[in-house]
Amino acid sequence: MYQSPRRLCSALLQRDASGLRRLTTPGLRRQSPPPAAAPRPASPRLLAAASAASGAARSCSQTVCSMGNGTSRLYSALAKALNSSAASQHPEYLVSPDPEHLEPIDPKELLEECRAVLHTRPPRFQRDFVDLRTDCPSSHPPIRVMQWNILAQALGEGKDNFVQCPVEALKWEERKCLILEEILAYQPDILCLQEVDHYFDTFQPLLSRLGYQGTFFPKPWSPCLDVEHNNGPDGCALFFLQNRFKLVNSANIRLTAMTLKTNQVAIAQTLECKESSRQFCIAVTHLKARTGWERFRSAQGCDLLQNLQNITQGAKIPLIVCGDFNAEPTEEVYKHFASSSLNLNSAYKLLSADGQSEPPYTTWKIRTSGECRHTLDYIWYSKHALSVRSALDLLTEEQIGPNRLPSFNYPSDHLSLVCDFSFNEEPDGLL
Ligand SMILES: NC(=O)C1=CN([C@@H]2O[C@H](COP(=O)(O)OP(=O)(O)OC[C@H]3O[C@@H](n4cnc5c(N)ncnc54)[C@H](OP(=O)(O)O)[C@@H]3O)[C@@H](O)[C@H]2O)C=CC1
Ligand SMILES: [Mg+2]
Repeated sequence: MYQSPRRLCSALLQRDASGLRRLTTPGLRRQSPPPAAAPRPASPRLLAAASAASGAARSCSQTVCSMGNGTSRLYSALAKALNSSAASQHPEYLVSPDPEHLEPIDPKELLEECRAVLHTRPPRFQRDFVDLRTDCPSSHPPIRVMQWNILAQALGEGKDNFVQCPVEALKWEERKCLILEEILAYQPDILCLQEVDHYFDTFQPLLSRLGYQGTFFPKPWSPCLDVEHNNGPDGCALFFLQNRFKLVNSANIRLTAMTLKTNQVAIAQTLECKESSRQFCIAVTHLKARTGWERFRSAQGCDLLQNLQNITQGAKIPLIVCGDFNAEPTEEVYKHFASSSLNLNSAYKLLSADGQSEPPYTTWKIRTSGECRHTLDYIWYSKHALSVRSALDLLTEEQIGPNRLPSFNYPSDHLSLVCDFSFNEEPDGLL
């Protein structure tokens, strides 16, 4: 019987100089690299099984790659197929994993495999949970949500131009272990990911064996498809722990801007907590990137808000929206979310002294054009219906280092954001 990975580790409570209580999770920090002769498992059994389980998808993408431009055509057709309502509700039909590979995984065993693959890498960065608890205690366990743009493999290697990042740090076989290690370290109940271009061959098979139910919605014209040897389109993915939540409904949304269909997508799902029977909506999105597209992002944000109004029946159901908005807090799209009738607040503001300021950065990289340090990623939540009990601190400038991200230590140019939520005992009218 599968057990929630969270239950496998205990958390220690510490108080730092600022007076904030910090929760540290012992045993999850990779120790300094062991000597070269350190014992390693005979074979990475679980990681290898994930690849085997998605053999159909992988062999398909490999065959297609040798066809040059055909790659884009085939995956465009695939993306269109996924856009159709029947397919988008049942994307699993694209792969039929061997039932043997759906056996539950012990998260500790997978973590050990990841660490063995990463044994030459520098130690994991230490990040602490900051306790933000308000006075209202909850009898139910919190809902831990992770927001993370994990960096599409094809974009990282082929398009992003991270000029200070060594190419070896971008190798998928190791980078995927850093990503999995981050997920296993924080054990979210819900995972909201952007730039996922290894859903079918890595995340879906592995995370399903860890007890998650996943949904993937690729971008209609993913820029990954322009990269040689790509692994398919990138898109948003949403995973939730099946032992904690029941799926009530799910919508794959292609965002519009001024009535035009765009290349950006969102997934919105209504979940019911099995412990409390409370329902809430969780959404993930990745808005249009780059300067010059501010009005476009604003229009996409309005479209997403309108969709979420409908799904939450005019804010009757509490809402959590995770995303790489590609917008600083000064942008219009941010202001739309902050002032929406959905009554949303941005969770990471609560880490600031006055609770009013976003963190100084959620992404930090060096491109040919120079250094890019921005706050673009957010976790919005219904401020009357939900409370943020804790939030994972960001990496410091010193931890990030002079070459910025991604790096041998950290697999993406965006930091993961992780929050623990609980429901407030509020009447519906205050949502
Ligand atoms: N075949 C066709 O007919 C069409 C093809 N396309 C393809 O889609 C692409 C555009 O797609 P769209 O979704 O609008 O892309 P976006 O502009 O939203 O960006 C795509 C990715 O590029 C990253 N990015 C942001 N800034 C830079 C930068 N300065 N240099 C390199 N990468 C960056 C973003 O990462 P982050 O979010 O982390 O910043 C994002 O994941 C086109 O380049 C084309 O390849 C698009 C339309 C039609
Ligand atoms: Mg990116």
